[in-house]
Amino acid sequence: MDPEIPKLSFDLVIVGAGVAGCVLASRISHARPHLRILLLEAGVDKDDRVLPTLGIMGGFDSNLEWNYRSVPQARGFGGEVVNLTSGKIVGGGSAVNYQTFTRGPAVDYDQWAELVQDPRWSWSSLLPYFKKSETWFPSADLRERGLPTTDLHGHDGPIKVSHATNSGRPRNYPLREKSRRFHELRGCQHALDINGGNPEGYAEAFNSTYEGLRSYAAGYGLGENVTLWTRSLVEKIVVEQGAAKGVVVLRSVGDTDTHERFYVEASKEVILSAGAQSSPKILLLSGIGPTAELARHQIAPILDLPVGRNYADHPAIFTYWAIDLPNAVLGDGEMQGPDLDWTAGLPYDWISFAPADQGTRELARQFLPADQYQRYSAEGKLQVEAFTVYTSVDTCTRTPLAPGWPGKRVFSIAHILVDPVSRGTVTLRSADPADPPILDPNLLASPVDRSALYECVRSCARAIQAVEGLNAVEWGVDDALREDWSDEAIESRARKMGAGTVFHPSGTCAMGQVVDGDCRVLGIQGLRVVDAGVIPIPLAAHYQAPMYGVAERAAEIVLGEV
Ligand SMILES: Cc1cc2nc3c(=O)[nH]c(=O)nc-3n(C[C@H](O)[C@H](O)[C@H](O)COP(=O)(O)OP(=O)(O)OC[C@H]3O[C@@H](n4cnc5c(N)ncnc54)[C@H](O)[C@@H]3O)c2cc1C
Repeated sequence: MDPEIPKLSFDLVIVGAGVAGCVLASRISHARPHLRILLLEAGVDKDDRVLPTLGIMGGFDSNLEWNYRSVPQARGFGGEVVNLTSGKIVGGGSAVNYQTFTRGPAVDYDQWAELVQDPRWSWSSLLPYFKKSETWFPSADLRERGLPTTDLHGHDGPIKVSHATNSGRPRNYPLREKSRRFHELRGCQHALDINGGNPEGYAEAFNSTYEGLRSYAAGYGLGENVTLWTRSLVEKIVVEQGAAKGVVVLRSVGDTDTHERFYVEASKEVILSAGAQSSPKILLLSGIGPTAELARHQIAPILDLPVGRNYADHPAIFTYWAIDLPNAVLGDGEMQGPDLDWTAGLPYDWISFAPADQGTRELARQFLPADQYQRYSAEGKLQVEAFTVYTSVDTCTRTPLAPGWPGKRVFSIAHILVDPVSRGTVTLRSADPADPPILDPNLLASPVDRSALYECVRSCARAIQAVEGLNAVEWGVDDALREDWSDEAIESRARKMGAGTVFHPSGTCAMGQVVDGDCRVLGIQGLRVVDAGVIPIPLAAHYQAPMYGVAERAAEIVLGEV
């Protein structure tokens, strides 16, 4: 280490105060008050804009985000780049996300556990940790049924999880019954509780919000033994003789643009929780990763591991629908009233998950290796998700919003591929830590993925137009396209209307490949990764709920050793 750089010493250094970083720092600091813990976050500590439920939502190039873009994506994206933003503030993604809260199917976790030969990552092993993170406000429907699934939920955790019919504010949206009918016409059955391990069907969505306020990872209280440094960018990990010794961090001086570089020693360990895009970048900058990649940037190699490979994200396409019903969508009527509060949560109520259609399953049989096909077609696996949002949202922002958006009497349908088989890469642009990584999620590269997502779009279009009394007409496309739901026409919509991902990067430091079942980087002592990068196979979920559970589990593993 450069002897000129000031040196500090802590027991534990946690890099990134996002979902996983906040959970780890909170649980470990309270259980081990004698440990000196440094929590390092590149973004700011607080920003009042994130506090109200709809106060800020990522994807729109705010200063609370890593406003990353992909390399040009082929197929549905016509060679264009897509928005791959993530949170840059204490709370990470949970401070800027849309607050959908889904755990995903039990079978996904069971396959994860089987893949890494470690039962601690199975559904039944993780369930207590999912519960530990949440305080649940059950939906009106589940209360009327006598709370049959209450044992599957947490009742005193830091994250408040509610539904449109019980979020502390009246949210009886006018299109509720028509939206329910839409899911039924898609062939979805009503599911009792989509966070109970079998989310197939439609049910009232879960959200990390209550009384109009975002409930997010910053709500995990830190012990007094935690020192939090914000506006502090970790550049690399210092590894000597096969063990992580500490990190190099560039810290802003006060509120100025001046920076000071520190070397922070970690006497016990370094935990990387910088997220699935940044943790692989830091490992690569530290000499841990594919040898050829390191050589390209003249980085001295320490260990050859497939860091940055196996990059997955959930591709999404949005369609937009115009209706004549007054006061039915956000922006059309009063924002708040006795029966309705558009500001109390993302304006939607139902959400559905389904397996891919039969044609896609047949393609999967032809294209996927036998073991992958077996996983894809296993009982309970779900490939697609859909929901209506009672406003026109374009989270992908590759194109400027058309005049009049967010709009009068226009609502959106989100179609999401939650079990993609395509994988991409996170690589370095240069050896300069200030440069963003090169992100290539390789979206929809596989014909299996295109088939699953496009068929979901088609079935949703058929269903929404069949809802009695809705008279939904596709909005924002010309007449020629309106009747055309071929693959090419869907790709044309995606290019024109906005498509991308729903910001769920994973797999870039995959368990079984880069880290072991204890989240320890293979072959390096005193170094772990705990963030969405360790998820080895995509989960049919939005990733905050899984990450709260995974980080709770990891905190207990770390506590067994420190
Ligand atoms: C716009 C948007 C919408 C989303 N919507 C939803 C949703 O509705 N529901 C849902 O479940 N999930 C959603 N997600 C995804 C979810 O928020 C993430 O999956 C989750 O936050 C991942 O947790 P994590 O701990 O892996 O990383 P993060 O929460 O991203 O935390 C990583 C932290 O590390 C910090 N960091 C990065 N690099 C460095 C560095 N070099 N030095 C120091 N600090 C660093 C970052 O600033 C960040 O605070 C959304 C995400 C975004 C961005």
